[in-house]
Amino acid sequence: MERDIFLNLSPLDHRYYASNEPLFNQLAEYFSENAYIRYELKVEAALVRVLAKRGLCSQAIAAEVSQACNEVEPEEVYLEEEKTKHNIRALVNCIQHRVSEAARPYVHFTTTSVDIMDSATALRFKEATEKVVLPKMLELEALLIAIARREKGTLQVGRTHGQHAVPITFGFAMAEYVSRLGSRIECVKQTADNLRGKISGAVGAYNASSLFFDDPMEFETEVLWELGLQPAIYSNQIVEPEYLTDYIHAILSAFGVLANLADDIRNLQRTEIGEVGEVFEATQVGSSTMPHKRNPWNFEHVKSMWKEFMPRMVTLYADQISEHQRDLTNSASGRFVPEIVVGFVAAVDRLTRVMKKLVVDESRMKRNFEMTKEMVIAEPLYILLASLGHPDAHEAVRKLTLKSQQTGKTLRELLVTQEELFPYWERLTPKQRGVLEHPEQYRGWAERKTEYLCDLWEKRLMI
Ligand SMILES: O=C(O)C[C@H](Nc1ncnc2c1ncn2[C@@H]1O[C@H](COP(=O)(O)O)[C@@H](O)[C@H]1O)C(=O)O
Repeated sequence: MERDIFLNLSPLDHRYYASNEPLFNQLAEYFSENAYIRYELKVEAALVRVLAKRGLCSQAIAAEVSQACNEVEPEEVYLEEEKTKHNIRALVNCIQHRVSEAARPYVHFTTTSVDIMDSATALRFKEATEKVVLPKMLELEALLIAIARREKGTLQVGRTHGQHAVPITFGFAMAEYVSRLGSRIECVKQTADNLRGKISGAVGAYNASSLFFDDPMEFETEVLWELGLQPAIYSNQIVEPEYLTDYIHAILSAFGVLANLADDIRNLQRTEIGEVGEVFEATQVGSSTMPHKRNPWNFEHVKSMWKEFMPRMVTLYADQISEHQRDLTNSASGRFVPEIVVGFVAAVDRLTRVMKKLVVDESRMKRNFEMTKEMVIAEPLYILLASLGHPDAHEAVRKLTLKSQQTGKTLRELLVTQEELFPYWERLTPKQRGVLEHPEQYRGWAERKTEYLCDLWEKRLMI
């Protein structure tokens, strides 16, 4: 008898699944409920292999149990759990049903359920990170580096509080995200590498395994080594939860960087700004009622996904608490944690796809820059006047900006007609005057810092 386990409840397994089926299929190899059972079976197999190495059972028994672990299907376990009402006992029963009487005692020998579950959890997150999460993050990082380099000299007005500040380049604006995403890639890698397992028994004191081994901690290390894992420094019935808390924090803080980038790009697509655009396909519709609309919906989607998954960090913090040597109040909540990583990878994938097709309107950037009529030289002008000894340069320039607004004349035009200020103008070096005459040159080290950041992250991440 088969159960219908596909209820189509989550947009992740239908709507967003459809956005990139191969990627979601790949993620399911680590994060589906079936995958969890397959990972648990891997841990059970590693356990019996080490029991044989240690001479507790024969190699033939280890081979028999390992073979059974390869063959058990998740569906069998679900059906068995309907009887046992205990998920790991169901798994153990399914393995035992497939082996000889002589082999049965060595299935799950000396371990508690969570030895198997927490080790499987560490393994699935670690492998998924190595095989999918990091490659996807690195693909986006490489794309951002390429955009930053390509646009390193594209003039853009810097904006603070939504108001024109001083010039930068669009490449420099993108380099911010090269750096922030780069640091999150490192953090995801470090925290994934540090996910750990346990084979320390029901309360973590090796009560059962120490009946058979003089060095139960070494036994634990050997079993986990078979899986490429390290033991938790401390465990009771469960692995110290902080390893996973740190990993999910790394994922969600990276998600925050994506959301910030998506938000910036979305804002630059406002009708009044119009500096970048999401490519629209010939058949694509912007709005169901306003045919002219070309909405930045993919960027809005990324922010929306972040809003859904970011607060789930709170669940991880709540899951830090388990009574005495453990309770089960982190069990059901912990089963949803993989969704966070799936949602994150889906957002990385979408952002990569739309950023690849980002259209940059250089002339619109220049026009927007010119809107404030060279007002951006107010800062260098006041600093240069101050450097030449003007006693109240900030106030003098502030008044000049008011006059500029009233008369429509540029600051530079006004400056040379001011008796009080003209002598300072004459003392400026050609380079300093050049910046005041060509405000677009007042972009400091925007280009060089862009190059510096791209080089730095390329080298650190070996892209
Ligand atoms: O090795 C052991 O089993 C030790 C035992 N603790 C348990 N350890 C692991 N799983 C246990 C435990 N207790 C229950 N269950 C089973 O957990 C499942 C909980 O289901 P859900 O809430 O959906 O996550 C659900 O299948 C439960 O049956 C103890 O008494 O300390």
